[in-house]
Amino acid sequence: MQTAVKFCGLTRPQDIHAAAEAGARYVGFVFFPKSPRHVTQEAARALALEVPPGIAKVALTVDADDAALDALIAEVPLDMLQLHGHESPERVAHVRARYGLPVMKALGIATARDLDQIDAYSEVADQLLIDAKPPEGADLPGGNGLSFDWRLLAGRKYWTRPWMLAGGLTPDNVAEAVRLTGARQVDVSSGVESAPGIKDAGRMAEFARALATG
Ligand SMILES: O=C(O)c1ccccc1N[C@@H]1O[C@H](COP(=O)(O)O)[C@@H](O)[C@H]1O
Repeated sequence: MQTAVKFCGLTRPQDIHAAAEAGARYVGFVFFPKSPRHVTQEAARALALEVPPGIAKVALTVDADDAALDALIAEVPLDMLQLHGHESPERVAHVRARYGLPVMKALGIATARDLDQIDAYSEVADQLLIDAKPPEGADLPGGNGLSFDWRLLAGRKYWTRPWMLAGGLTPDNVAEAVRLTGARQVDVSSGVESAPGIKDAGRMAEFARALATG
C-alpha cells in the first residue's frame, strides 16, 4: 500500500499545487505565530480554497483555546485539527466533541518512556502524530527538522489508531524511516524546504518519489 503523505506548513498557492502534484493525502497550515510557516486565517482560507478534493486540509495549532479555535473554524474550511502543544487527553476529547472534526494529537518522542502516553491519547484522538520531542527551551514544539530513534517504534505496528510518523524526515531518509517503523503515513515540513518556511516543489516531488521507490 502506498504510504500517505502530509506536507505541512504550506504558505503559498504554488505549495498547494506542488503538494497535489506530488500526490499528497493531507496538507497542513500552521497557526502558530513563532513559526516561519505561520499563516493568518485569511491567508489560510484563500489557500484552503485552492486545495483539490481528496486532499485533507489540516490546521496545526499549539495549545489553542476554544475562542481561537472557534474563530479559526468559522473562517477556514478544514477537514482535521492537529493539536501540537501540551493538550491533555481531556482537552483532545473536548475539542473533538465541540467541533466535530477529526483530531490528530502530536506526541513528542525521545525515549521509550515517551511511548507510554500513546494509550491514553488513543482513547480520544482520531489519529496520532508521532514526532520528535523538541529540545528543552526550543521556540517551536515541532518543525525543527529533528528526528528521534525510529527503532523505538519497531514492533509497535498494532496501535489502535491510525498514526503518522514525523520529525526530521527528508527525501534522503524517509524510505529508511518507513522501513524501520512500518509507518503508513508520514508528515514532513522543514525537510522539503529551501529556506525556513519556504517549500521547495522539487524537494516535495523528490520526497514522494523516495517513498514510492523505497
Ligand atoms: O512546522 C512548524 O513550523 C511547526 C510549528 C509548531 C508545531 C509543529 C510544527 N510542525 C510540525 O512538526 C512536525 C515535524 O516537522 P519537521 O518535518 O521536522 O520540520 C511536522 O509534524 C509538522 O507538522
